Amino acid sequence: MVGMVVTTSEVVEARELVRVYGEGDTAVQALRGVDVQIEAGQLTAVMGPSGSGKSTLMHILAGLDRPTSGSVLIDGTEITTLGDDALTKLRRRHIGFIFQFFNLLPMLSARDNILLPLTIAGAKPDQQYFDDLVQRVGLTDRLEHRPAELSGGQQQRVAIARALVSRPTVVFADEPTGNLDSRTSGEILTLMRSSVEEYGQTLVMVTHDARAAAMADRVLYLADGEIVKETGRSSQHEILQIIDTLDLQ
Ligand SMILES: Nc1ncnc2c1ncn2[C@@H]1O[C@H](COP(=O)(O)OP(=O)(O)OP(=O)(O)O)[C@@H](O)[C@H]1O
Repeated sequence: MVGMVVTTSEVVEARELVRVYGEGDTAVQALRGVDVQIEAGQLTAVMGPSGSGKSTLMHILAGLDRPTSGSVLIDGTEITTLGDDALTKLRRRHIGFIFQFFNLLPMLSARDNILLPLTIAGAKPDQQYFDDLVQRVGLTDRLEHRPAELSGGQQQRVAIARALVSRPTVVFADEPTGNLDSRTSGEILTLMRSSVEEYGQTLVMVTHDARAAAMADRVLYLADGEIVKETGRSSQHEILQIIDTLDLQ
């Protein structure tokens, strides 16, 4: 934050996002003019039926894909017009990403996977924070294991620690529990919520899981490339009703 004047608590702001895949008769409008503002220190869940544009939105907000038109500001910087190098640098500093299929490097230990964002950036870990983080995600005695020697839940814990290790401005998670059983999903969701509570982490998560939505501060509902509804801290009951009406399951 040194040298920066922060005038708003919005760390991500997207305006009029349009994403068209393909051309001509086969073109698909995955996003049709989406406006989103993400507040610092909040857990925002993004829900919606299959094909509604959730992954497309996450990838564009995280700078992993570019919109056909529209703008994305991360911590006040417009990222859609940045060149590849500048975008990569900004992503390293400001963005963490958690994938459904973990995306760990198989030849690296859990420790080296977690430290990878810092290693690439040539930065040193804050040892105290690293130790605390590893303890929170329950990996203290698994650090020297490779991904193949870890359970799915443990692998996702490594991925969460990797996303948090550089203390990014915002972490995006694309169905982080989509490949885990119900009990492990619950543990992972609790962990993600605690990163918001304990570290003030800003987190945006695509999910089909009503439990995830119930622990979010805010839920955005996408349908056919548009945000059709937004709720605040709702009860589980209300969320389940909304899921029913959107025919999600
Ligand atoms: N690379 C691509 N090329 C062409 N069309 C694509 C591509 N990626 C996504 N789409 C289309 O864009 C639309 C939105 O896809 P997206 O993956 O963002 O939806 P989603 O809500 O994340 O779906 P799911 O819940 O099934 O993961 C869909 O109609 C999809 O078929």
